[in-house]
Amino acid sequence: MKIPSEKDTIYSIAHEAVGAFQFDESVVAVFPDMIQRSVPGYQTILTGIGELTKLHAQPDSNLYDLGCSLGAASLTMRRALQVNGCRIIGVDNSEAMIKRANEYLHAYHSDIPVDLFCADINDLEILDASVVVINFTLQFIDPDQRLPLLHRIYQGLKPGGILILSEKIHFQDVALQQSIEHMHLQFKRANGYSELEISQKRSSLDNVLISDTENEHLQRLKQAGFASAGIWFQAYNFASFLAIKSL
Ligand SMILES: Nc1ncnc2c1ncn2[C@@H]1O[C@H](C[S@+](CC[C@H]([NH3+])C(=O)[O-])CC(=O)[O-])[C@@H](O)[C@H]1O
Ligand SMILES: O=C(O)C(=O)Cc1ccccc1
Repeated sequence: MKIPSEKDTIYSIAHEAVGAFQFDESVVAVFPDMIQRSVPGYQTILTGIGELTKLHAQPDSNLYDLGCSLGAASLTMRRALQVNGCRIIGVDNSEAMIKRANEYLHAYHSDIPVDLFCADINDLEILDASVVVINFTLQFIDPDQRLPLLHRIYQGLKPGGILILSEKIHFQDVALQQSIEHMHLQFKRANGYSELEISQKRSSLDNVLISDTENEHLQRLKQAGFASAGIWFQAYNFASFLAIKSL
């Protein structure tokens, strides 16, 4: 099932002062369109989440979707699951997102239980997990809370369990950063965003979306306990990491 969406026109009108980006009702209505037109490789990453779920989900375990928004990754995992006794747990701290996600997830019958909670993922207990997805959400978490959160994910995973972490990244090298950021901007232009929309959204994400480099992510994953960690997908400045807890 495809999650329906209105067209994202949130930043199409000039504002004197652009407020900080929020996952409120207005964003919820346009979110699938917004993420599709803003994040190169988003759909391919969802397909990969399905494949990795088929490969790594363990019987009688929990699958987590942290910062689930409208539940796209939860839906993908539910479709991909081939083992018995699993439960999917989606968490987001936006009430508007969780309300809408519940409508989509429960529109079709499935024998696989999916429970969605409105909560801060920093307060979440992670238990008996075989697959944990955090798709474009760590970048919105207070940088000081990132390692503690990854630690808790590692502790909550079963041996052989996996973490799929997708993020917007930046590059230490200025020339590389400029070229790759240019390609992302061209992607947004090609998807119909105007210069005004692009610049107003960029202002709204200032100090809200705080990206790390590939190295910072890999170091942190190691520090959290993961012996195996690497990028399995990258499109411009958007990357998805796979980290595996040893058996
Ligand atoms: N502390 C927090 N606790 C819980 N949720 C949070 C927190 N901070 C932010 N969020 C939530 O994280 C989500 C990030 S969007 C994820 C896309 C989705 N994963 C997808 O695969 O479609 C990514 C993006 O918009 O770039 C939003 O729904 C926030 O409410
Ligand atoms: O739009 C952007 O420029 C982004 O960096 C990605 C994004 C997508 C959806 C919500 C917030 C950020």
